[in-house]
Amino acid sequence: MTELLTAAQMREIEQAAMASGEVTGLELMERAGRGVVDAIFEEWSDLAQASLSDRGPAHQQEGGRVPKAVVLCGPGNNGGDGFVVARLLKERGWEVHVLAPENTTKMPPDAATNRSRWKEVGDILPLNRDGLRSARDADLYVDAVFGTGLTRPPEGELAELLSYLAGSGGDHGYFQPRMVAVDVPSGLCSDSGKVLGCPEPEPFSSLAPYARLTVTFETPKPGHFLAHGPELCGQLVVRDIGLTKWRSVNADGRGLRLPRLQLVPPMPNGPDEPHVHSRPTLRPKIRGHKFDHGHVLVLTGDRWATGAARLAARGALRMGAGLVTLSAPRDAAPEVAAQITALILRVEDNADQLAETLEDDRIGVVCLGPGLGLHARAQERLDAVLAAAPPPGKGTYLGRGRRLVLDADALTLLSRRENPFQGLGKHVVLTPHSGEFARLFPDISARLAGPQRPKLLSTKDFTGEALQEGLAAAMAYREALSAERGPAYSKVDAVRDAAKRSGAVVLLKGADTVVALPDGRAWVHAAVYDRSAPWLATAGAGDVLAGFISGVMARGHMPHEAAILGAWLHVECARSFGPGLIAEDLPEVLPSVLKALLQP
Ligand SMILES: NC(=O)C1=CN([C@@H]2O[C@H](COP(=O)(O)OP(=O)(O)OC[C@H]3O[C@@H](n4cnc5c(N)ncnc54)[C@H](OP(=O)(O)O)[C@@H]3O)[C@@H](O)[C@H]2O)[C@@H](O)CC1
Ligand SMILES: Nc1ncnc2c1ncn2[C@@H]1O[C@H](COP(=O)(O)OP(=O)(O)O)[C@@H](O)[C@H]1O
Ligand SMILES: [K+]
Repeated sequence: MTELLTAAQMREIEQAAMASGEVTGLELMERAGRGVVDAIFEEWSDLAQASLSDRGPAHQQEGGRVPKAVVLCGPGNNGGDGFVVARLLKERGWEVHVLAPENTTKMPPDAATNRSRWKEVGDILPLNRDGLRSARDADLYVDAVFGTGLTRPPEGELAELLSYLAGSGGDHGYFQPRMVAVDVPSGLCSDSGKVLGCPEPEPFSSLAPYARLTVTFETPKPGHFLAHGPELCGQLVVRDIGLTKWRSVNADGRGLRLPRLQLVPPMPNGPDEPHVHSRPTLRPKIRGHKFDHGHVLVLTGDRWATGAARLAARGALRMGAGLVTLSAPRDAAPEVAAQITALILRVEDNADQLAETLEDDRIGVVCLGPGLGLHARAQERLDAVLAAAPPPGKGTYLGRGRRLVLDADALTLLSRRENPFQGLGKHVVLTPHSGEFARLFPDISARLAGPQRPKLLSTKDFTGEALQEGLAAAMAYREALSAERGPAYSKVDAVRDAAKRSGAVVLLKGADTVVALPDGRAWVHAAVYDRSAPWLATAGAGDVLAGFISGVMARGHMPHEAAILGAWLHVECARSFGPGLIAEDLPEVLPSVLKALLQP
């Protein structure tokens, strides 16, 4: 399991560790700085070779080049880590230039101690563009300006320096220096992956990645996987700083910290663990007849609009559901029949007939939404399904209750109901993309999106009232951006709020997919770094995901487990197929992905 810790949780754990008397803040800072240096040398063996401490002066006498580092230290403990890195590199014979703020009155004590230690061996340049100009052409740049303590958008000289480093200043973006971010690239909110004060959808600069390597401590943070985080972090490395013992307790040293946020699939923490992802597990299909492996009913749309539901149905069948039936309006039935073989077709004349079909309590999972349509008949079908899905314990389907996956048009239909969430519960998985999410949860979506860029004025607006209004909107937008405060409202916060409000399991799609339960438990499934799968951005991929989740539920997994496993297998399939992927390929490649999972 890999837990993702917010800045507040990290501080709480650090406090608990220090309060125990077993470790000091200074020791933690030393471990953090050492972790960064070790990670740098593991990433770039040429730098390790060039810097062997015993080769320092002798190496120079032989005419060898001494490697050069520029370390940017901010006003807090992130800067403190930077001073440790600077000292350790200097000890290894490097030429080190440190840039740091001149005013240290508010500097936390451990950072101040490390600043003083550095001052015994080196100078400090101002933390601005002038300071950087006097320390050019380094082999390595270390960004220790802000870490988890970012509270507001950087301004003035610091903003200028950071945006220069991020590439918008010119040459950096092209020659891509070896830039190492300590904990997070400065300016990135570690809870949300947002860049504070930066207009969406642009990250800090359009020239990503900002860092080539990001070294974080103890566990990764949500912001490394959400929103712009993966674009800016480069390669992500997690270094153990010995806080495990305090990770699972509250600040008072007792009990489990809840609710938890986990990364799927987990990633290794320590440098000694093999760099493989341990895998979530799908229940094996051992014995029993087809009904023991679950019966999924997928509702198709009307004539000419059945493809999406067929994709979902095939996904569910390939996932190992014992039986998958497509329920089609009569006019759509010939089209469906012409396309399917192993799938079963049931013809419906109206919603009452669908209700009759749903009396069969062997139908454990119903999936609807892909291609369903937004007309009154579609609404009646949705109502029939919701009415025939009593919550667990009310009798149907082996006492588990019938489970539902509501996707695509079913979500838009929900949003049009007077009470959108009536009849939902933990037996329902909602799988919106961001547009559907905004329809269902407009206020939550607006909060997640942050200040909205006003529309551009056209030349006809360049007079009188329209111009005044346009300028006022632009000013208000600038002010709203600069008023942003960290930690920012994240996709995890948004999905948790949506799950709580709807009472259902919510999966919000994207390269950073988030799943949350109404009780606050949440998971981030991120197709980023070495698990990126950009080929999934193809029409119909979401329909297959709805089918995958239905198939996993049919195999007896809880709805939230099915959402997580479905999202994970979806990405595994895309990665296994690679470029050229179309939605139809996803169910077809699933058997080989599942087979590989069975191998030890
Ligand atoms: N927790 C742990 O277990 C461990 C943590 N460790 C390290 O500590 C880091 C967290 O340190 P931190 O809390 O001191 O915060 P940090 O990121 O240095 O920034 C705070 C300073 O920046 C300032 N500031 C903020 N925004 C600003 C802005 N826009 N413009 C200007 N100033 C701004 C803010 O000022 P203030 O808001 O108080 O006015 C304050 O002075 C963490 O990332 C990791 O590297 C490790 O040593 C090992 C163990
Ligand atoms: N860049 C990406 N990386 C990983 N997954 C992605 C990416 N873009 C889209 N996806 C995934 O592809 C699917 C697209 O679903 P959706 O937006 O509903 O499309 P459609 O309605 O065309 O099927 C979602 O599961 C989403 O998480
Ligand atoms: K940093």
